[in-house]
Amino acid sequence: MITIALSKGRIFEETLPLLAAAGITPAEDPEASRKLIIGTNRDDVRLIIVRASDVPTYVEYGAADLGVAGRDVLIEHGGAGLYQPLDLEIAKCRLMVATRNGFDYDGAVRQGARLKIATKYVQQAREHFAAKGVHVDVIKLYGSMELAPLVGLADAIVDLVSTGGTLKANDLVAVEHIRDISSRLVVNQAALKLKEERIQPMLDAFAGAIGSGAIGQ
Ligand SMILES: Nc1ncnc2c1ncn2[C@@H]1O[C@H](COP(=O)(O)OP(=O)(O)OP(=O)(O)O)[C@@H](O)[C@H]1O
Ligand SMILES: O=P(O)(O)OC[C@H]1O[C@H](OP(=O)(O)OP(=O)(O)O)[C@H](O)[C@@H]1O
Repeated sequence: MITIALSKGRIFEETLPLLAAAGITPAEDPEASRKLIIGTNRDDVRLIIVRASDVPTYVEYGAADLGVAGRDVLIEHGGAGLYQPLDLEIAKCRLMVATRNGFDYDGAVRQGARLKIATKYVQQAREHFAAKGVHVDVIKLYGSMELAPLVGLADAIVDLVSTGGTLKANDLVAVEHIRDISSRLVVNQAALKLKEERIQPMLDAFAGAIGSGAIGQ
């Protein structure tokens, strides 16, 4: 059995064309089902539905052979034991620093102020501000980061931005770009060795689909 770990929502949706290129069709829609193990048209392939940030853990420990995870998630996880052969060019967005509209971020940085930063991406926030020589207190959140500057929890957030619609709706502005994000295929290294005959053709099919334009944003 080959087990592929995916998260519900955009990763699942945007991985469907890749799976199709490898001849794999899920038997059910995870949005419509409460099942966490989903069969496919292939007896030897199944999908497991996990939180986006848990995908690297399932693959690292070999509970899944393959997975799809955002670069944001992979950097926070550390990527230990994971082979990352393909940038799938899906779920594209940017990791950014954002503040309330009108907050003088550049001034605060110039004056050497100690900034409170709310984020789910603690590791990347620490690295970003350390590299700039800015002192920060990082406050860990699990979602809705955009709220933090509005209620005085933080001076700035580090969060993902795609259309910019969420920032705009909350009167926030992006003030710094940290990195571009897309999702990658992650593979358990031991599984690749043991099941190479079945996994390698999947990697080849996925790789072919990326270049073909079969996969949208
Ligand atoms: N607005 C967006 N546009 C495009 N890609 C995004 C966007 N937001 C997140 N992503 C990417 O998609 C991945 C999955 O996002 P998703 O919203 O499904 O999970 P999550 O809510 O961030 O994770 P978790 O459930 O573990 O808290 C993220 O890790 C990121 O790489
Ligand atoms: O720039 P935009 O196009 O508005 O996208 C940005 C939003 O997308 C992500 O949230 P998501 O939609 O994944 O919600 P979640 O964090 O609650 O899963 C991210 O955390 C931002 O809030």
